[in-house]
Amino acid sequence: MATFMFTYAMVKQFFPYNFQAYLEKYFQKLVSFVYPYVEITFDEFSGERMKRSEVYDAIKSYLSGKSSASAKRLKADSMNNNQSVVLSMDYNEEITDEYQGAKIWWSANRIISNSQRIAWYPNDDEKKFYRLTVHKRHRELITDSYISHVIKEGKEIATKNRQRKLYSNNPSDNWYGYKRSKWSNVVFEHPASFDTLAMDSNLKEEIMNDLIKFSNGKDYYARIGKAWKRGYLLYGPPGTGKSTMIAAMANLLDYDVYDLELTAVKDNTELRRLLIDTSNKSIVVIEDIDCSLDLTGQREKKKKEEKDANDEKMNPVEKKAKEEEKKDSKVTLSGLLNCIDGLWSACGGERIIVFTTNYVDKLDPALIRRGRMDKHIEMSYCCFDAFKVLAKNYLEIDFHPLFKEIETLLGEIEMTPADVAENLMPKSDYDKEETCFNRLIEALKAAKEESIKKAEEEARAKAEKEEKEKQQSIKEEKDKEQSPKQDKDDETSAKEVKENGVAAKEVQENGVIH
Ligand SMILES: Nc1ncnc2c1ncn2[C@@H]1O[C@H](COP(=O)(O)OP(=O)(O)OP(=O)(O)O)[C@@H](O)[C@H]1O
Ligand SMILES: [Mg+2]
Repeated sequence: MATFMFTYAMVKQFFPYNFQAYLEKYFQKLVSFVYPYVEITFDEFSGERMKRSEVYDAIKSYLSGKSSASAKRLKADSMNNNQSVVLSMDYNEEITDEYQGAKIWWSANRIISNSQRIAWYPNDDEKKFYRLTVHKRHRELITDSYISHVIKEGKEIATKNRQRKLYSNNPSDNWYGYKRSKWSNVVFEHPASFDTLAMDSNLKEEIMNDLIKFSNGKDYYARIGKAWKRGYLLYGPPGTGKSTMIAAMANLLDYDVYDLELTAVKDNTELRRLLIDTSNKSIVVIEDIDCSLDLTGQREKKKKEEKDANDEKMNPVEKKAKEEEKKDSKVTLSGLLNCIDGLWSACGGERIIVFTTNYVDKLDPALIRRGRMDKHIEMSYCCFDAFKVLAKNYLEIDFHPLFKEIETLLGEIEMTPADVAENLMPKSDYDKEETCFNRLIEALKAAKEESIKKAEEEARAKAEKEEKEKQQSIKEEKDKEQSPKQDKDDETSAKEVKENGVAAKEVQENGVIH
């Protein structure tokens, strides 16, 4: 061994580089001749660390079942709201598996790069991977069927243990280092469903069918050559159930929810990275898109800027302020659009993108054109249909004699489902249905009175404004009428002055008065 080590060191020291490469190649061949095993590694990240490998996760799930029985050192992750734990093997632990008579060794590994720095936190350059080792005579069996068997079973186990999550994006300072993750998550437990969602029943049916068709449409989307994505735009006044609808969608399809806070995203590259890091079967939500960023006005701003640059030379202070402003608006409209339906959109399928807004007119038409936001859903004020759903939810009642009055009032006055729900909710154990309905009727009547008052005030203000405008125009007319006469008078007097002036001159020159 000592001789070997010595020779190896000498070779490394003195032999030319090319020769070393040859030597290494033949050495590997020699080893493979003696060492009859094949090794396959599965890394945690694929694609230049951009995306977590699904195969790695599937293997992890597959091995968790096996390792809890045979491995000696295990890691525990909590599940179901800390009610139970899932065990997986710890690093540098090895377990065996059997498949059609072949023995397979699995090991969990971690390589930490040995850079010479002193850090408080564990190194963020660590690389995790699973390694499969098998005798080379089973090579075909492993590559042909075992790996796909592991992935399939792993995915099934993962689906069984799966808890739906609600993710929110981290600022990019947290993407590296000890707390490394782009998204933080909590278990998603919103109880909303389409049954409890108060809205027009036909529209509700339509949306549900649309969602189910989308989730079953993998082959269809592949055939028509479109990324397996669908965009929904939910718009309407505050409190009409836009966020509730998103929760109902996630519960219907059994999808995760990614709540993307655009203001925390620095630039387009970060946005792209975040979206690539979302999992399949997920809903990406951007709430209040009109407030998130100045996406709406950016095009207009650009135009204005160009004009500014052409028209006048800006002073340096102004220029600097403008540059600062530009730096501030980091995610651009085109960046967002590119992620939604540009080339990057095809990374990963089965995603739903939902935008919500209170003011649909404020949005740039490019952002919400069909193909990007395929379905526009207006969440409107509470109609009678919606009220019936709320009465069923809150008071478990299908019919009441007061319904007629409420129906008439709802036809006359606009009230959001949130307000209706608040009035319907019993405030104490002694509150009966009748009390709640009466409270709602009172509220509706009060709202009606208020709106009448408001309408009257508006009419009065309008009339006043019109009267003012009328007076103004009459005054202007009068001024105009007067002004030609005035002009004439002015002209005549000017002429007289001129003539007199000439006469005075002549007197001066000739000393004669005619
Ligand atoms: N259509 C609805 N069906 C059932 N409940 C509703 C509906 N609309 C509103 N609510 C109730 O009102 C509350 C507020 O609704 P939600 O947060 O969904 O409104 P929103 O449209 O997202 O408002 P915002 O525009 O301010 O975000 C919810 O907690 C829910 O209980
Ligand atoms: Mg909302």
